[in-house]
Amino acid sequence: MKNLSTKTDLSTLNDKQRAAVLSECNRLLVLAGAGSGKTKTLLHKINYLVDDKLVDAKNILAVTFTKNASNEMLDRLIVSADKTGYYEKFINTKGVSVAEKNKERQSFLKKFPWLDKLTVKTIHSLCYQIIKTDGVHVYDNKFKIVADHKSSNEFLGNTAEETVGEIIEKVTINLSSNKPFLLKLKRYILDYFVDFIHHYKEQEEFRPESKLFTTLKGDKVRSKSEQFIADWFYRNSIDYIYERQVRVEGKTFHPDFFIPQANVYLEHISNKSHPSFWKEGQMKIAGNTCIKTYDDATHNSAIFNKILDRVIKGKISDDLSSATVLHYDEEFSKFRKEIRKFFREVNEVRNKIVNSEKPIEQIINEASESDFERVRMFYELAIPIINEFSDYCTNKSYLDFDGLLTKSIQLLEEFPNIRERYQDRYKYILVDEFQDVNNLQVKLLDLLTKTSTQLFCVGDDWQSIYGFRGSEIGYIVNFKEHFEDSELLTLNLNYRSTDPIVCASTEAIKKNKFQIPKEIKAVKQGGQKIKIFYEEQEGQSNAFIWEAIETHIAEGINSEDILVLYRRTAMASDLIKALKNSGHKVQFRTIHSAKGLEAKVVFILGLHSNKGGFPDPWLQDKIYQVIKPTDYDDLLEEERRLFYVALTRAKDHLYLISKKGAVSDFIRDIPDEYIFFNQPENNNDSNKMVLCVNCESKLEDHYKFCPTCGNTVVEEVEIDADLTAKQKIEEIIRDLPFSAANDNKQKKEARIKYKRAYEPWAQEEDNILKSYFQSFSFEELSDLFGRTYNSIKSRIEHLKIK
Ligand SMILES: Nc1ncnc2c1ncn2[C@@H]1O[C@H](COP(=O)(O)OP(=O)(O)OP(=O)(O)O)[C@@H](O)[C@H]1O
Repeated sequence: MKNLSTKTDLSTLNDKQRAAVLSECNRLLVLAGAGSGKTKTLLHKINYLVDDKLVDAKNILAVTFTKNASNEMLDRLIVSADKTGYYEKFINTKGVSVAEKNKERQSFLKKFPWLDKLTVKTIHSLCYQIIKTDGVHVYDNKFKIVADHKSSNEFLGNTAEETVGEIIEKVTINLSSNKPFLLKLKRYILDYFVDFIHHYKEQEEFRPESKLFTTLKGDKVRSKSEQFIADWFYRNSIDYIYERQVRVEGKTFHPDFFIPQANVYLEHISNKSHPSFWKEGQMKIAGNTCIKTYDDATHNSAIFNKILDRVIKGKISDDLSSATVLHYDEEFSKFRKEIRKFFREVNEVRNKIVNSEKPIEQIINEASESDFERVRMFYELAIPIINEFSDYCTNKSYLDFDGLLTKSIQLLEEFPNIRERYQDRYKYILVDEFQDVNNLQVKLLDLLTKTSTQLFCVGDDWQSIYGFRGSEIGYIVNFKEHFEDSELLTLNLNYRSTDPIVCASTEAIKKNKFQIPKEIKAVKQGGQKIKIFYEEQEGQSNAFIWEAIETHIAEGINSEDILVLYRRTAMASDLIKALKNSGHKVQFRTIHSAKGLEAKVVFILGLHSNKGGFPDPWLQDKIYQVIKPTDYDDLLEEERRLFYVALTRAKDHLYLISKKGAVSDFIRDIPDEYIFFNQPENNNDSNKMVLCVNCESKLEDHYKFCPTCGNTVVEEVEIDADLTAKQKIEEIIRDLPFSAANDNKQKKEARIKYKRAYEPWAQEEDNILKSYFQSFSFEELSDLFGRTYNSIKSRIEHLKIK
């Protein structure tokens, strides 16, 4: 193999990579572990096809999933073509803007005609070109792209003024001119988004005049039960007057509610109400209808709403609410956040429907048969919105991202001559990141390939992390079943990471059932084991990370080569704040957005088992399950793939941040032999400790600043691990240099100071005391805390002074 004479220099490839480049197979999956050079192999394949197989570059299509990936692919091709070395220097120059890079890229592509003829595109931009060129048969070819956000897509010059969200709202407003629709929407939003108002009753039932309860309509009522009733009227758009005065035989009284259109009164009987016989008698004399509701039922809002449905609706005409004039703007002006959340859900359902194999009729049917009113109601609202959205977009010649794919598919399916033209043009199709394909994308690839087309896919099933937005890992795992006469070639040498990182990540991902087993080996033997930090107190890990970053920078590692990764953005916010003052600009990324990146030093945050940790698979909302049911185990496997992506970004140093007593299962999956055990948190035997001189927090002995208050002056103290907290304090105090005059006073102060530091519970006790001392006597408190009267008294006095 090594002596093969090719014009393309294949000497920098390993045997497997070279075999992939030379393969003549028409359906090849190059299955690669992380860092095994799949992009490198794909690029060599392109060079080989052009230089050695003399393929016309216009017959080659390379598909990527992001604009960045296609730009990077082009850059790497230009670098290999530009023998002067200028372009490589240019793209690596710091401070060059994206616009300057784009301009230079375009000008260099023109310098190498074969590169200019090559098609390197994202799948969406390929579809864009197809519809622009031939789409006139199925759509208006002067279409505009409608995006989720105005500023974040590759078709900026041809993007509609309106966003998807704005159009959804617009069509919803149109649909709301139909009163039953608006009423249903209002009820849905109030019942399922503003629901917190109707949770179990608060303990306080009646409020003084100055603190009345505010209803959804915005008026004030005297009790929680009355608030429920007023809100029920509001949900049903029934007008009411609160406590309208009634005069019968010269006497006045105020039934709780009056419904003018039905001429009906409503009186709520609570256990604080006066006996109502007299009132009832009077109302009868006056010939008024009066509905009664009872307090017992108000403890559960769901039950109370049902009772109100029954008792009130029975007494008033059904179309009472239709007499009320309703306006979308007025109804939702107070619930903008909620209605936007609903629109996001509608959009998610819209996307899922387009990507689903299930016919829309079946989805509608299953939704209408759901056991849950919420799900039924959601689809009754969402389907008309989705249909109107689609009509609106067609009318305006808009296409969204999925629309680009569906219209291209429709075009190639309905027009065989056009399909053949594309098939004849693209004789070689190379797909990067094949693990990320979804149903529509595979359908398009199927339409573009004929038997003689060479389809060369590279991907890693272990790195499939977009299942939540429709990618189907099944296409890569079952490649052989999907593509007839296909072959599979595995690249199993990892060039990026050291041995412990490669072994640990491979062991971790092996726990997944749905995967293609692979043995990945590290080219870089030896190297540091993985370091795990177990945080004991909030903020401790920030200090640990800061310290580690400082150390690596002192060793000569560039701060840009340090990457902090996290599952969710919230996990990093404290650390970002803490590092702000450090002066080092390390990269912060969610794991999803770190795909394809690498760094010498990587920290993975949030690896704990508490709520909001990692893994944390959330079963999706029931409304999405109608389209495609999700399974907890599948979601957990996707989380594990995400963990694998995170681990494999690290070249040399990997840090996992966890919590003591709540260690992530993912950490447990890593065999001990790859973990560095001499960790600070295991240094419990250490007889050294430092105290923050500002807030008196107890810190690990290697800390140089306090993670709690940020103070940089710490005091080192020697501790004997066998002593109790109290003994330790006495020892420290004995060694402190006190002035003779104030000896006792100073000792006492010092005792208090160190007690706060060594006994974390003492701080908690202080907080409780602070909030209790106004409501309890000293005797009660000494009982409560099991402490003497005097000790409680002096502590409270001390706190008061503070
Ligand atoms: N045969 C080889 N010899 C030396 N270095 C190699 C070889 N193949 C790949 N590499 C290096 O390994 C690193 C990873 O390569 P590349 O980015 O192509 O991997 P990848 O498989 O696309 O990674 P990932 O999927 O994890 O993003 C790069 O620095 C690349 O130059």
